[in-house]
Amino acid sequence: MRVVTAVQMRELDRAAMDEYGVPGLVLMENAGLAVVRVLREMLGGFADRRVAVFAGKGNNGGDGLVVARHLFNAGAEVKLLLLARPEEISGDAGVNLAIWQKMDQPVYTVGSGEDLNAVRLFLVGADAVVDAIFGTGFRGAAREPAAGVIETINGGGRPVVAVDIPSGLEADTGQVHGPCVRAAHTVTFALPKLGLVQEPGRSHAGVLHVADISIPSFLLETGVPGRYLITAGMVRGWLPARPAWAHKGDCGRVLVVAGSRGMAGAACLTALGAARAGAGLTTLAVPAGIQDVVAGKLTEMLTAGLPQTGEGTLARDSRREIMTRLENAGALALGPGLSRHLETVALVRELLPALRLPAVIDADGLNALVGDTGLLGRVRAPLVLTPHPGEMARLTGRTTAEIQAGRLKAAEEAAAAFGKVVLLKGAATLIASPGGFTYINPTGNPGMATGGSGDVLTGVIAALLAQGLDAARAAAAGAFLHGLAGDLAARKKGMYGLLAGDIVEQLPAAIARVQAGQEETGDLSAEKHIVRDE
Ligand SMILES: NC(=O)C1=CN([C@@H]2O[C@H](COP(=O)(O)OP(=O)(O)OC[C@H]3O[C@@H](n4cnc5c(N)ncnc54)[C@H](O)[C@@H]3O)[C@@H](O)[C@H]2O)[C@@H](O)CC1
Ligand SMILES: [K+]
Repeated sequence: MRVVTAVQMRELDRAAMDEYGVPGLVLMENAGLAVVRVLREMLGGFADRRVAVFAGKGNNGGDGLVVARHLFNAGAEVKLLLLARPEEISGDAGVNLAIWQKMDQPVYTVGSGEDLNAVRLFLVGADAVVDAIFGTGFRGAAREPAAGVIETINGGGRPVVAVDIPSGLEADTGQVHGPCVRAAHTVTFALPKLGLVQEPGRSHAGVLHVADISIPSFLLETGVPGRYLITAGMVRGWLPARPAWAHKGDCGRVLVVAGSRGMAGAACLTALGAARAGAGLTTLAVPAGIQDVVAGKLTEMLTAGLPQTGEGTLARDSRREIMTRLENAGALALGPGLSRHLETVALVRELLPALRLPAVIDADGLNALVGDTGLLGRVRAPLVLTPHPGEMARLTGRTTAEIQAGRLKAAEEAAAAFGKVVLLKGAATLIASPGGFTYINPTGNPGMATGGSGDVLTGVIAALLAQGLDAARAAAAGAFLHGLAGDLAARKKGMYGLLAGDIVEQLPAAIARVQAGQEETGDLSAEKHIVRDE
């Protein structure tokens, strides 16, 4: 599903109106009706229900006026609070305000901090609150009186349905610079806005509904370079069909090069991730000193012991054997647990330009590139780089805080600069490709922030590369399935005690759910973010 900026959304609205003659009032009416549908489901009907509608002076407020009218007609007791003087409301919103006034319905206005007591009283008796204060036209931090009203709404504890985006949220980044409505549901129009699928905006939005407002569907069409929310349907379409006569060699061969003395676990988790994500054959190559350890833990895969340094890390002269083994592989996973030993770093730097097959580079594989990312320009093979924010900061010479404040920009710039697919880990993992496609992952939970979780992901992506997915899709599908497996694991065990091995265990179930069409967006429960078309 495509995800847009406020400017892109405005352009779609404009095209619908100017090029196809869909009147703005029709768009606004449809927007309001979509919100009413969600409210009806939430409240189980409107008779004897009290709803407080907060409307700002722009078109978002206009949507709120449509909601107020339909709620009134359906029998609800509606209180309308305007955060502007009535004469300031113009255009389509003004038309809807005039209808409301001609229906002889009262309009309360909030002009100063003193009115907040009245707002509090409104909230006490309300079964639901409609937030139509700011939409995509909002910038920066809310000024008074809106700021106080938003804080009062949040303090009121009533369930809020936000119109288009929670008021106070920056539509393009998901950042919050002042008070911001915490919604139970957000009904967004035509397409999700970027801020709704990235943190902290995602948490403020609650359950996300994407509603059709009659913009011609081909204007929203997918397939062009841009930003996409990964859905189960997309992943299903990318996964290769496995013929009945499949032989293990047909399903992808992965070579995992990982581990060092004391870090055998990272190597094992990577190999298990690959095997559980459907690689037909997985070989785990580690420093010779830990081969017995990993072989003892893994019964279904081959292991290889490579020349090692005195410290038990991969030695530079293991390169020849790795290259020979790669001749029989479809993809390489390189990095987890390798250590930052200088000789091992030199090995990674020599290996990359020699690669002729797709590879995932993670953890110490990435650390080996710090200070020499120019090397990536000499790598002809398709690569997926999978940094967490700290690794991304080291690779790009910035701070972790800078990366986190502008994750999308950081991932897209890195993909363009390196000419490789970059997967930036964290809540709402981002996958940016040099070709201009960016994918945003909706699956996963905070319980997955546990040691070894990233190693599993590396293995999953390698397995998908070996099964023929291109680098960007392998990374996107890998992130989705890994997150879904983590959600399934959290459902069974809770988030606190979740281990990376629990994610591995749930990978087959996650893949099966996606293939069976059971998961439309990867969400398992209504407590979490759900996207569904109305
Ligand atoms: N034809 C269209 O463009 C449609 C627009 N729709 C709705 O219209 C919304 C966009 O409407 P608008 O562009 O009128 O803008 P908004 O209604 O989002 O709000 C803009 C208003 O907020 C004020 N504002 C911005 N930042 C502020 C701040 N930090 N503190 C205080 N005030 C601030 C602006 O001065 C302006 O008056 C969408 O989110 C959607 O809900 C829908 O009705 C569908 C059709
Ligand atoms: K809003």
